[in-house]
Amino acid sequence: MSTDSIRSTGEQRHGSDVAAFHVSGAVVAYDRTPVLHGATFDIPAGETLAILGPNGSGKTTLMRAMLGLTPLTEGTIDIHGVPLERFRDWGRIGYVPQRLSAGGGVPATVREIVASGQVAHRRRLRRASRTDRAAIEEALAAVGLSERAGDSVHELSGGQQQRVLIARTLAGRPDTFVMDEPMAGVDAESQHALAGTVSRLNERGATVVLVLHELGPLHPLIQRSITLSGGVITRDGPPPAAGDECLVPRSAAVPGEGSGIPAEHDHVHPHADEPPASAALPNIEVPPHD
Ligand SMILES: Nc1ncnc2c1ncn2[C@@H]1O[C@H](COP(=O)(O)OP(=O)(O)OP(=O)(O)O)[C@@H](O)[C@H]1O
Repeated sequence: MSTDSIRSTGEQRHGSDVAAFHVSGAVVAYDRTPVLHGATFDIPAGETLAILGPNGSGKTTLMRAMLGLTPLTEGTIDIHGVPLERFRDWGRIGYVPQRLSAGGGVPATVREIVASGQVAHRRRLRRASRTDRAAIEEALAAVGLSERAGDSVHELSGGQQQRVLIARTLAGRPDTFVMDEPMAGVDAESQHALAGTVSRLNERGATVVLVLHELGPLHPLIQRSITLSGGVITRDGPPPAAGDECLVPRSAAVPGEGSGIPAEHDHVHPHADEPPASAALPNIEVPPHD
């Protein structure tokens, strides 16, 4: 698999002190009811991080807030050192939504959907350049769908459609990826294809933020995880053991164990002892098979 289509600035970013995301006191409320209660953390450029937590814990809300898709009630977010309100370099950010919405009822081919990932940074009415076309083919190859490029997306399985969404994002050549549950409802072959893609992105220095219910084949690639419970960050550190992704008690955190990340990086937030009632039991979703 190739991910040559991402920008090759990873080495510079690895040396940079500017966080890909700086989140400070982020509160989000729907109808005046807070569902995210003051999240504070940095995601260094080049890190592969999972946002974990049970259903309704605020993962998607946090991710959408980080992209400016959901407004903050309080707090601030900087993207690559620029306050979100002033951030304009959206070509650097690749967002992979949970489900295929592009294409809708329109009979679009896999290649057309992937090419649509370049619309944001292509000048109006300009045809695709040779570089653009190469990036599309590389993105298709990266997710293992070159052979299906001319097929309608509606002929693909759910897992393959998820790979189309990732290829669409790759084609835009971002260096920062935010993926909303890319493994949900995805067959085993596609899960491993996605893990291979994330691994390459990681090697090339991209920042990858994944909202996940379970780590699955991504476990060895995740450098750090943030666990939410009832809108509160209850754990921030090395990824939990497989199967413990939605568990939030302090005992679930084993500083530094087997992660290659120093123990001091692992810290449980002060509210961990008193999660809201909604977080009492983990609710682990079993994704449907294709
Ligand atoms: N647009 C909305 N209006 C009102 N409440 C919302 C809205 N979106 C989410 N919520 C509520 O905010 C809380 C957090 O939801 P969110 O979708 O962020 O959680 P999640 O951890 O991503 O859940 P899941 O794993 O089920 O996708 C939930 O109580 C949810 O019902």
